[in-house]
Amino acid sequence: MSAAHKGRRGHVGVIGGSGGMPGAAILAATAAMRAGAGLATLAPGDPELRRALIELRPELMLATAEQAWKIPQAQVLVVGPGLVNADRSALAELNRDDARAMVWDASGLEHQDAGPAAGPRVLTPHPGEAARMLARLDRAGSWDSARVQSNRALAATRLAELTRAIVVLKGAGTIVAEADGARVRVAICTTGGPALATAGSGDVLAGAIAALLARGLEPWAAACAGVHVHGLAGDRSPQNGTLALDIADALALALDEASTGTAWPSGWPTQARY
Ligand SMILES: NC(=O)C1=CN([C@@H]2O[C@H](COP(=O)(O)OP(=O)(O)OC[C@H]3O[C@@H](n4cnc5c(N)ncnc54)[C@H](O)[C@@H]3O)[C@@H](O)[C@H]2O)[C@@H](O)CC1
Ligand SMILES: Nc1ncnc2c1ncn2[C@@H]1O[C@H](COP(=O)(O)OP(=O)(O)O)[C@@H](O)[C@H]1O
Repeated sequence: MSAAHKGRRGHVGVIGGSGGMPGAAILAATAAMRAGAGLATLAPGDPELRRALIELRPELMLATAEQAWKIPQAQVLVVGPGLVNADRSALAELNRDDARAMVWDASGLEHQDAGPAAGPRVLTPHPGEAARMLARLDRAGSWDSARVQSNRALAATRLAELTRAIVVLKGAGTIVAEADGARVRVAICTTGGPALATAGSGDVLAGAIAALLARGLEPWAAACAGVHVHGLAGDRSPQNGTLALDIADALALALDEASTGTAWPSGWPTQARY
């Protein structure tokens, strides 16, 4: 009989969900649990978040005010979904000093500087966010979202080079890039489609990748597998009218389907360490 219990399936913390966007953090944390994390804790946020959480997702936990910017009990953090009025210095310290694996998304990306950071980082920009990051960090080029979209692999690789993080450039044919010294790796996702084009879908992706990190996948594998399974969840959902929470809920079966081995693109991981 399997000896699995929640404490062995990884614990994801989510820093975000402030200023009128509690849903973004709830989506990321829900996705983390649907992708198999045993526990998920949210930053305490505001009363709005607390109310929404109790009504919608009683299985999620809230950090105390003292734990807010660190959530020390989590093994992996998602930083950014619905994060407004961020404490700049707390985020800089988190990135610089905290060796835990993290997924940085949405407004959290505005606080990412040139790397390396203290631990493994997966960044998940959409083309607009990637363009803003590149415009800020790449002295050698001038970037906007049109240039990112017409040079997607180059943009993702350049951002990976500058930040020393794994970069997931979202959009149709999501690109995963890593540029660590001489080693450059690029993968293009073959799953996903217009069903994913719904508010909060990116928050779900961030939570899914974090769960796979928390369950023991290496950062490159977690990023590729997370993108793949998120796309598969979209492919198995109605192509019209799907909500981000539906995609999060569909992750559980998508993960089962993918981990049978038949649906993984070759060269991608076939097993997570549970
Ligand atoms: N229910 C919620 O609480 C939700 C909260 N959200 C949060 O809202 C915040 C703002 O995120 P947004 O992404 O909406 O705002 P942004 O201002 O980052 O993105 C919007 C702009 O970015 C560009 N862009 C976005 N996707 C693009 C694409 N595929 N191709 C080219 N350009 C593109 C466009 O210029 C667009 O006007 C984030 O913190 C996010 O987590 C959203 O995820 C939506 C749902
Ligand atoms: N046409 C599409 N084909 C494939 N994936 C898509 C498509 N449209 C959107 N997506 C995916 O949906 C997600 C949208 O994320 P994002 O732009 O951050 O939105 P949000 O901020 O609302 O969460 C990304 O994972 C992106 O790759």
